[in-house]
Amino acid sequence: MIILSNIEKVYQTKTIETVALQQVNLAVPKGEFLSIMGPSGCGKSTLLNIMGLLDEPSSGTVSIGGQEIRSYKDKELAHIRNEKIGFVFQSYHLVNDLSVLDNVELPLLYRSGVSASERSKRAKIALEKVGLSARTKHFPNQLSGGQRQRVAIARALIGQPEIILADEPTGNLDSVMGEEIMNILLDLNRHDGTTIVMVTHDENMAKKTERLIRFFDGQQVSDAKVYANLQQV
Ligand SMILES: Nc1ncnc2c1ncn2[C@@H]1O[C@H](COP(=O)(O)OP(=O)(O)OP(=O)(O)O)[C@@H](O)[C@H]1O
Repeated sequence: MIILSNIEKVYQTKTIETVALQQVNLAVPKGEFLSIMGPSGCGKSTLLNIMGLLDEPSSGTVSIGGQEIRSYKDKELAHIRNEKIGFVFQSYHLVNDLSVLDNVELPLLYRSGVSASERSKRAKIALEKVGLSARTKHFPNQLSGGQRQRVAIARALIGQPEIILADEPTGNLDSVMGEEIMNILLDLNRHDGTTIVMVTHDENMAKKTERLIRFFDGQQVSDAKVYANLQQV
């Protein structure tokens, strides 16, 4: 469960103050697949970064899995992120000079008590889950966009996170590859019970999720269950 209470985010530079989010109250129950839509600049990525503890709100509180986050030190935040949250970004954020297998293993490098052989075993399982077992020794620039995103998803799920935060995961992909990525995310949600919050500009992708909220100018303007999908779940 993710709970955001009275979140406000103001970016302050010397000359300009930008209110990116105001009065955001949002609860994402465990196991939900939520999508967030809204025009460019309305605060979607800011919201996702705050949920993922990558950024701090100017005011308001964030609670993840029953744990309220209050002025934690960077190290503690990194620990919670590493244990509970997997991230997927539009531009994949893979390390180009590491192999596919090494990219996927990365989150486990920061966990104590995971041996090299365990890391490799779990990375192979994660890659199998996204259908990329045959590409472990490739490098990111030898893969298609859809394959790169699948590597990024394998990396996000190797730590068995409760939550996956995906910022326009299909934004750089054509519709066929976008569908493939979406099916992997739907499968993770439905079969593994992973909570997923996805920012998207694509109505068709959002319609496949359970709940859709819309933002405008830093505020939530609608919140709806996607009933067609509730029946399939
Ligand atoms: N680091 C920053 N410093 C100053 N202003 C920022 C910063 N990051 C974001 N903003 C501003 O905050 C607002 C919200 O930005 P955000 O990136 O969250 O929007 P978005 O809805 O994700 O947009 P897009 O769909 O284009 O990715 C925008 O007006 C943006 O200019």
